[in-house]
Amino acid sequence: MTSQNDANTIFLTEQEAERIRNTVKDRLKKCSELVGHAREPRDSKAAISQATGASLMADMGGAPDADMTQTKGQGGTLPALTVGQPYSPCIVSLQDLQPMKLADLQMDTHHRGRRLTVKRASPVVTLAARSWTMVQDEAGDETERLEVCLRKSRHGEDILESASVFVIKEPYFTLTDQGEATLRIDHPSDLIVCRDEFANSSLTSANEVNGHAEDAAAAEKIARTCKDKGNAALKQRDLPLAHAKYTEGLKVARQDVVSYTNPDLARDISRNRAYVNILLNQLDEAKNDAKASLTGREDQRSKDLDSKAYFRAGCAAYNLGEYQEAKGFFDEQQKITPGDKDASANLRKIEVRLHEQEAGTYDLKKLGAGLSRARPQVDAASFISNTKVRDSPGRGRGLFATRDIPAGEIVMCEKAFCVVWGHESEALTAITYDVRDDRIRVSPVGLSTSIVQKLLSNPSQIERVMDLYGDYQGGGKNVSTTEDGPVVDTFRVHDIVSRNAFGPGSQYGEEGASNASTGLWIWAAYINHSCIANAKKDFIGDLMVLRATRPITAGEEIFLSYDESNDYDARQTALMTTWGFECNCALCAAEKADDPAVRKKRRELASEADAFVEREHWANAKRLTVVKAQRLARAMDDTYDGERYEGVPRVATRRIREWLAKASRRR
Ligand SMILES: C[S@@+](CC[C@H](N)C(=O)[O-])C[C@H]1O[C@@H](n2cnc3c(N)ncnc32)[C@H](O)[C@@H]1O
Repeated sequence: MTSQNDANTIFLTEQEAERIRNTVKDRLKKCSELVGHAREPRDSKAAISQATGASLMADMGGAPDADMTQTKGQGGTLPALTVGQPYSPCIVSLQDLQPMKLADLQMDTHHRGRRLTVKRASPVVTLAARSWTMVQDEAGDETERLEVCLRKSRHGEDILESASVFVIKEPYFTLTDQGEATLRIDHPSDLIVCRDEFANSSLTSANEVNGHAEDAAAAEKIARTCKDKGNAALKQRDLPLAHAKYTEGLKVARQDVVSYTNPDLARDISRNRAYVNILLNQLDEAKNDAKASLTGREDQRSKDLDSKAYFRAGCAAYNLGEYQEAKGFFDEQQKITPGDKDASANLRKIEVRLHEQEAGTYDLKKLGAGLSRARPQVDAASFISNTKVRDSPGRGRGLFATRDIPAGEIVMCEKAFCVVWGHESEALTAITYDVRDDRIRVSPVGLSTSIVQKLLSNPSQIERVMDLYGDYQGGGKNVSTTEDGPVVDTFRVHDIVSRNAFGPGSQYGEEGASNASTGLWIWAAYINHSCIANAKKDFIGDLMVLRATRPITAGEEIFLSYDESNDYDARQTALMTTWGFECNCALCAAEKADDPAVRKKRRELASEADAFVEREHWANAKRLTVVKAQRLARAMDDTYDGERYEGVPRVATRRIREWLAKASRRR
């Protein structure tokens, strides 16, 4: 992530850092000693009462969250999370997994090829970044702890609170940092949530339908009931329930036995589910549902229904940023219902988006004026056609100009794939200790969670995100869906966020390190770093606007400066800690060859210059003050070797030189 400014920096006390490291190392040691050992049965009563107490405490705001870490600076208290050894999510469909029981669990083991059905047996303990509860298997004779990391579901509710029956795919049984045995879910797709009302689902009876007329009528009735329940839930604004009911109804209505006699039932449910999907931001399914609901008939009622369907498909495509496709849908809508005002309004909006996308011309003032805390996102298209991705030797892939770009002109503009603003409830920063490189970092965990959820809701986007650079490449199998739904590897998302996220700055009020806004811009994520960058980014809401800071020729690589510190050592440390590389641009090469004592002297003079600039305003500077500034600038210049710094900027002198330029212009 782009570095925070000083006011936002989080400092851990040495004791805290040590405590985090030791806790994790102790846990890993215990885990390695226990691998494959049989699980020790729990005393059910005691376990449930322990969870009930902890849940009460958590609800009252006094949760004994042993994972909270005290920080100095603006961070306050933050959750501390371990980034352990990554493992892949389950990519096998539920029906191909063998059932197991709690009693079969082995310590610190991924039970590959197995599935475990459990029911919740205690209240849920909701902590900042995770939640846990006690569960029992179907017979109720064994009790175990179940913990979910990234605890919120796609619909924003706590996953464990959302139901009482769960199926765990390939259960991972391990220890908490406090050494307590637990089932642990890292990938949301490894936990199948069975809503209570569906446990004894009418689907079972529908599945048994075998083609007799009376069975067909029974199946149709079931589908109709589901549709009605979905409509009722929608009226109550219970969108997850409405979605679940429509989905259940569709499963039945799409069976031959129903669709043969009443094909419109599946169409009606699909059209309704398309609407709910748009509200839930599940745009892939919204688009498919809307298309599946089309009748293609010519009578007025059918035309009205198809007009609605085209409208929904158009909205889904528009919100996915697929403007050409959206145009196609709204054109169709206009064709069958010519007077429709929504269709023409949307077509006008799309014309603007397509122009932005093709020509890179934006009304940036207007876009900025429409922003507020309640509406932090702009309605704009991305413009990326001046650039392309290709190999950048020594740096992986990079972004290159496809034409000459004059200084000050837009290189590219990009709408964020996902942003979590500091003022939103999703914003969550955590201290993460990564066992792979022994480093402690500040991680935008809320952004990772939102990205995982967005991908689960819109699987068509999984490939684009997973193509980004991350240290962990996954298990080598790029499976993004099974029969049970989309699969997203949260460890990969975490690593991608660590190396590719940007901060759009505090556009909507005060932010500290614990609630800094962060986001992912997929195309901009291909831009490599140079301390002597040729582009600079700015944000209007979630639109990143990248401009050339000097003329860029076609074929040249675009560079941003990930860290703008003037000090070589501070810069290298930040680049290594946050992005995992050592910069060898011309500036770093020149500075690296400086004697450390010279660098130290330059650093001291730079601090002096900073203090001077803060203290003395150039507008009222007296002659003596100007002379003092000139002396300081000269002293800094003397720390540079003229030959080695030929053509290389003397970045430490920048501030004082700018001050001098302004002061002398005034005279
Ligand atoms: C935001 S991504 C940039 C795109 C990336 N190169 C790729 O192949 O997808 C950041 C990562 O690119 C690499 N990188 C960026 N600038 C670099 C540089 N100047 N030298 C070496 N590696 C660099 C580092 O691995 C860093 O973590």
